[in-house]
Amino acid sequence: MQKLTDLLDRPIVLVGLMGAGKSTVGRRLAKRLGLPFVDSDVEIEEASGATTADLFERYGEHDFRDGERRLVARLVEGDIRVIATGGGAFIDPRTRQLLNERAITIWLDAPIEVLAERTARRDNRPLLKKGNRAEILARLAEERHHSYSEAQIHVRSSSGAHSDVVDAIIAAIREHIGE
Ligand SMILES: Nc1ncnc2c1ncn2[C@@H]1O[C@H](COP(=O)(O)OP(=O)(O)O)[C@@H](O)[C@H]1O
Ligand SMILES: O=C(O)C1=C[C@@H](OP(=O)(O)O)[C@@H](O)[C@H](O)C1
Ligand SMILES: [Mg+2]
Repeated sequence: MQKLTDLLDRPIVLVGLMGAGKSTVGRRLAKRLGLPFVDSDVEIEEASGATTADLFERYGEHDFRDGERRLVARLVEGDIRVIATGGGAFIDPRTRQLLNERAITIWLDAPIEVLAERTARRDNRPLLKKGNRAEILARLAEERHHSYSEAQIHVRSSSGAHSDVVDAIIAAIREHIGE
């Protein structure tokens, strides 16, 4: 079987709700494929010297989204690599269109209970601090479903270890590119 990276002509971009595994599975996927990895939230935090929670508090979600849109547009034009987006990035119509044109887009998806349990492990997501975690995630899942479903590939990341999700993504990419 041909090496997957020899068949890739574009970056792999992970989208989906908070807790789906974009950052942690993405890092492992990149390592498995021998590709660089970049996380849009980490890039924003490094460039601004502030956490996403601080940025939401200081400038509001609207300004965060502006910066996020510009950053993701830059990342997708760069080297072939694995890009983990923050959960809201793919909701912007321009970003969604750009990513679907220039990248392989993968929606990582898990049930609300799983997302709620995973996101409870760290208190770093500003949108989840405003009320009941599972309720907020359920509302966002409904609001965002239409956007996420426009990703080219849909992978469930509900059960199994990170490495199982990496396996599922690699199989799905091969199928997507007709290998
Ligand atoms: N498939 C998985 N199995 C077990 N734990 C997972 C899995 N995917 C993600 N996690 C855990 O869930 C938490 C959130 O994952 P993260 O990658 O930060 O999600 P996202 O970037 O999509 O918000 C982390 O503690 C991570 O280790
Ligand atoms: O879904 C969202 O709107 C957000 C998701 C977060 O990233 P993760 O999806 O990696 O948690 C982060 O970008 C910010 O807190 C907003
Ligand atoms: Mg993340």
